[in-house]
Amino acid sequence: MGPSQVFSVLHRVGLLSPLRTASLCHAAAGCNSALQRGQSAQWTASRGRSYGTDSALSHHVGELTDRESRVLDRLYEGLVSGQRACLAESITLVETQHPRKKELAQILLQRVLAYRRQQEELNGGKPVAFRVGLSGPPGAGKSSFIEVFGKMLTGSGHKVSVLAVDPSSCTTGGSLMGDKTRMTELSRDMRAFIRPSPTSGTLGGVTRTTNEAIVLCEGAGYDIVLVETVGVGQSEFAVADMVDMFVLLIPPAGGDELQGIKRGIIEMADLVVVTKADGELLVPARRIQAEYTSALKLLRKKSKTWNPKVVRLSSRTGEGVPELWAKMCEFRDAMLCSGELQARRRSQQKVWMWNLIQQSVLRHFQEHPAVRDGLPALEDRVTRGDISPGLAADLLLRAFSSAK
Ligand SMILES: Nc1nc2c(ncn2[C@@H]2O[C@H](COP(=O)(O)OP(=O)(O)OP(=O)(O)O)[C@@H](O)[C@H]2O)c(=O)[nH]1
Repeated sequence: MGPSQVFSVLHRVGLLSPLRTASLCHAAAGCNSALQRGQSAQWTASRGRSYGTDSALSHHVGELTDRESRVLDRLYEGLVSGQRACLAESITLVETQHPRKKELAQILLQRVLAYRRQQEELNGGKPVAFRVGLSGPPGAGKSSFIEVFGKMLTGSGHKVSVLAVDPSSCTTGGSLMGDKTRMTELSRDMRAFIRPSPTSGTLGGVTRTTNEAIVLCEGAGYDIVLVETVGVGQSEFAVADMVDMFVLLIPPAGGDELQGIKRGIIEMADLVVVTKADGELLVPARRIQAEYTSALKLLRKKSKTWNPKVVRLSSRTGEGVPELWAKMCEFRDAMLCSGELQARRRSQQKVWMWNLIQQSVLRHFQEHPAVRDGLPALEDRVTRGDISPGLAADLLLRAFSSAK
C-alpha cells in the first residue's frame, strides 16, 4: 500500500480527520520551531504558558485537567532528573491501552524528545546514547552476559538500561525470558535500570512501546540502552530495526541448537559473540568462531563502514568482555564518523512510522463491519479456487471504501 492510499484509508476510517491531520502537522511544526529557537524543554505547570509543541499537542489531545498536568509535570521532572521510579511509571504510561492515557503518554514523549534533542545539540549533534540489540537462542547465555557486561559498564561510570522484547509473552502470556530471576546483581545496581517485556499485547504493540521506552531511558540519562530479545519469531528483526548495533549471541554448541538461528538474522548482525568460551567449551567455541568468521565473509554487507566481526567470551570468567566493549566502541566511532549511524537512525524512524500506520490501517480494515461480513464467504471461494485472490481482495477493498 503506497502513502497516498494509506492516507485516503486513514481519512476513511476516521483515524486522520482533516482536523487531526492539521493538528498533527501543527504539532510537528511547533516542535521544530521550538527546537530551532532552542527553547527550554522544561514542562510548565501553568497551562497558558506552554511552548509550541505542548500547545499544538494539547490541541490535539484536548484540554489537560489540572490533575493530568500535575501527573505529567511530576513524571517529566522526575524522569529528566534521573529518578528510576518516574522512568518506570512513564514506561507504564506508554504501555497502557487506555485511550486517554495513551494521549498523555504522547505528550510526555514529545517533551522528552525535545529534551533529548537539546542534549544532542549540546553533544555536538551526536546521539546521547548508544543503543545495542542483543539476540540469541534460548539458553545462549544472554542474561549471564548482560549481568557481567552491565556491571562492567556501570563500574566505569555508564548508566545502563536493559529493555526486553519477549515474543512469547505476546502469544502465550507466559515468558521465555521473564519467569526466572535474571540479572540479580545488575537489578540492584543504582546505575542500571532493567525493564522486562510487557506480559501481553501483540508483537507490534510491544515493539512500539519498546521504541518509546528507549526514548524515555535516554531522557533519563541512560547512555547505554541494551535491548534484549530471544531469537524466536520476528522479534529479533524488529529489535535490529530499533538499535544502532545489533549483536547476535551464539552458544558453543553445534547441530540442532544452532539450527534455530535464521540466516537472515546473521545478515543483520554487526557483531557475532560466541558465548561460554571457557573450560571444555573453549574448543567448540573456537571452532564456532572460525565457522562464523568464514560464513560472514560470504554474506551481503550491511554497512559500507563496518565489516561484521566474530568474537568469543566467557561471562563466567569475564574473559573477552572488555575486548567486546572495545569492539563495540570501535563500531560506534566508525559509524558516527562516517555518518552511517545517524543515517541508520533516521531511516529507522521512517520505517517505524510506516510499520505503525500499516498495522493500524490493517486492524481497522479487518474490524470494519463490511469486511467482516464479506470475508468468510470470500475466503472460502478463494480457497476453493472459485475466484482469484486478487479479485477477492479488490471486492473487500471496494466494500470497505464504499461503506458509509
Ligand atoms: N560455562 C559457561 N556457562 C555459562 C556461561 N554463561 C551462561 N552459562 C550457562 O548457560 C545457561 C544459560 O544461561 P543464561 O544466561 O540463562 O542464558 P539466556 O540466553 O539468558 O537464556 P534465557 O534466559 O533462557 O533466554 C546457564 O546454565 C548458565 O549458567 C559462561 O560464560 N560459561
